[in-house]
Amino acid sequence: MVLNPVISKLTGKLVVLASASPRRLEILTNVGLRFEVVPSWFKETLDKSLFKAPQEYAVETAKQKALEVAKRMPFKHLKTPDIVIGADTIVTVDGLILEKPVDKHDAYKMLSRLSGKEHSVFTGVAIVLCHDKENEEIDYQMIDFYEETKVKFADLSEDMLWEYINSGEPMDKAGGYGIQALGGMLVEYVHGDFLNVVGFPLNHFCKQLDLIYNRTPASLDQGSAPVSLSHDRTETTAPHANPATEPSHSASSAVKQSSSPPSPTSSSPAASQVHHKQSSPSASPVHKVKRKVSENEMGESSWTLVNSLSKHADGRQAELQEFDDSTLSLKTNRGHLMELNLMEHEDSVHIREDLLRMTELMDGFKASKALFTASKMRVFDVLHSRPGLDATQVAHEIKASVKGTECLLEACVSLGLLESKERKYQKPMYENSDLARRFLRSDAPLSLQGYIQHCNELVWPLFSHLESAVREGTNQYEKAFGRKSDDLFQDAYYSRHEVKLRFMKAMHSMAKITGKAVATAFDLSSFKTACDLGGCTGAMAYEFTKAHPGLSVTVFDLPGVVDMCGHFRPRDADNRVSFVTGDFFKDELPKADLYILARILHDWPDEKVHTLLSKISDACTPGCGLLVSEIFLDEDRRGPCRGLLQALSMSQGGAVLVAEIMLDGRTPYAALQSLNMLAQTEGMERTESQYTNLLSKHGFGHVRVVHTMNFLDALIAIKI
Ligand SMILES: C[S@@+](CC[C@H](N)C(=O)[O-])C[C@H]1O[C@@H](n2cnc3c(N)ncnc32)[C@H](O)[C@@H]1O
Repeated sequence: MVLNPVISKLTGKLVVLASASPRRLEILTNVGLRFEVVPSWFKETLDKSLFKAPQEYAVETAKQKALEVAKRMPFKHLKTPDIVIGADTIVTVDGLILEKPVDKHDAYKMLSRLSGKEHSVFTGVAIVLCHDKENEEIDYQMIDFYEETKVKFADLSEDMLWEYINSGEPMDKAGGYGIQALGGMLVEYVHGDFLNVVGFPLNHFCKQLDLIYNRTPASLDQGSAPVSLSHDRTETTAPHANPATEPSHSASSAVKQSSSPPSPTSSSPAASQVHHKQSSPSASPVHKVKRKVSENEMGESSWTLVNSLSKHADGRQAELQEFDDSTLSLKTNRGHLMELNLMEHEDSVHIREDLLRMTELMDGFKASKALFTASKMRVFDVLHSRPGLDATQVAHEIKASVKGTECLLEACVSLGLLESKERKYQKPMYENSDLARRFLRSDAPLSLQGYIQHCNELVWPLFSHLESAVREGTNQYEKAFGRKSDDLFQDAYYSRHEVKLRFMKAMHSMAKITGKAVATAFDLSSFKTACDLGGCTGAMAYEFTKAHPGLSVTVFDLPGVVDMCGHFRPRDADNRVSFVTGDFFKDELPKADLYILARILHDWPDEKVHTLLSKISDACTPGCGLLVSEIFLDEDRRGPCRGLLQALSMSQGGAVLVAEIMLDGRTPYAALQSLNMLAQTEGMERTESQYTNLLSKHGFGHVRVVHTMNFLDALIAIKI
């Protein structure tokens, strides 16, 4: 199977995905398929007990979803699709079918059933091919198949289960978990197609397309007998099948006589061929169009335009008459004929895209500030405890004006932080989006609240003096806060109690997100004692002891910080973590086999880094380790750039999610972080080789680097 030709066979066809699942949408978009999404109205209420095997239930549900859309579109959308794709994913364990949990309790029951066991994930897929017939009837041909993947869950503790359930992720997912995000952390192994577990068996789908389009062109001709392919070879031949039109692939060529029960919308066993008489007087404009060009010959945006004009035909704005690769003819709703020059159209679309990018850059600060403000005013916490409030109610809760609250809530909706539900004659209701549930509630396990407030209260004022920072090459404390800061931590971060607490919360939230990835980056079994220099609240140290049962960690930090670390002690805190106060530039360092420097070196210019490294080197005997965790700039210093493939191959649950956001091409994140260090600390981000050079000057070698696919990377070096 050659992938591209398979997908490109669908070029120029109206392909419809009868599913609202964002995961299916992403999988199919990623392989370059162009399609419309028309979610099915089919209610998933088939009686499971009537099916001999769970996969038959998934396949039948997929078929009904796809057929419902295929039959609805000619009436409601005034166009007949060429292909409709339906899919249904279920999880089965102990003979039970698990679909989407209805509430947290249901999610708990499902996940505890899966804990420590292997289960099967089935996705049933239906491909409906629609053919207009001369007498305005439509033929529907049904191809269906399913894919099974085995997944084994680790033993899940109660804490882990509830932490996961409270993340909000299980609610819209079959079996109550999403393997592509946090749920990946629950999984011990996957046997079979990973994407099948995500929601769509892409490989099997492409093979079916290959069978349909590359091997049996006759089966697509109008009027040919319907074909139904099955995963299961044991099924028998339907009486209406025409073996001459079947694909040659024997494993898939058994024509299926549906063993599933008839459902209200099913015409099974003849479900695979449905004649539909169009009652609408006007046929879809897409069928009037003379398709003179293929999509490949036409610019992408022109193609989108053609599609959207077809789509809006029911709005009666304009009717597409004809197009070729340079001109498109339209008839407006008043009967006027119009011609559009597609080259000019392409140019104006490119200019618009560039302008959009520029607007994003120019307005980026407004988006950040809207996030900071909503977070500071506790909008996400309020909507977490009382989802579905309208703007007046939120205004009351956050003690703000209704007018201002309305603006803020709508801005958050446009940024994807909130969702709004329109209601007739009433104000819209608001609730947190998945993103807000995961990262913006203050009690979420991966809450970024602390870091967001740090950005708002400290980084924001400093950045308003960026020009001075660039001109002078110095931090901007005095200008932003009216105080000089000779010792940044003592004079700036820790000058006042609430400022210190805010800084510690920021470090804590980041360390909680990055800690596991850093702690598990290397095999540390040869080290028994570690010292986390500048270890702050101990969040990173707790991750190290969790990951390495034989390791004890001493957190070494300034006295004012250690005094307050009790606030951040986790409920299940490990007594292998202890705290020692001191100044790492002046005082003797605690003895250890391994020293950890997480986000420490970037705070300082080279001369201070040398002072600190030389103290560590003095404390180390040969064989001691030094683990540095920072964002490593690419060697060309444009930002960390790692392939998405690498990220996916790691498939370490939540890490993959972050990796996708950060690593899709070059991100400006690290370079911006360097500006941040300039305005805040006069430190800087460095490349791997810069760190390696600094370390080698103090007797550390045998360097190994791991890009963790999280915010921080890790490097370990050994004292020679
Ligand atoms: C950027 S924070 C990093 C915190 C932690 N390692 C992490 O990754 O979340 C820097 C830490 O270094 C500590 N620190 C700064 N100067 C120090 C010094 N002279 N001696 C000991 N700790 C210091 C700060 O108190 C703070 O906790």
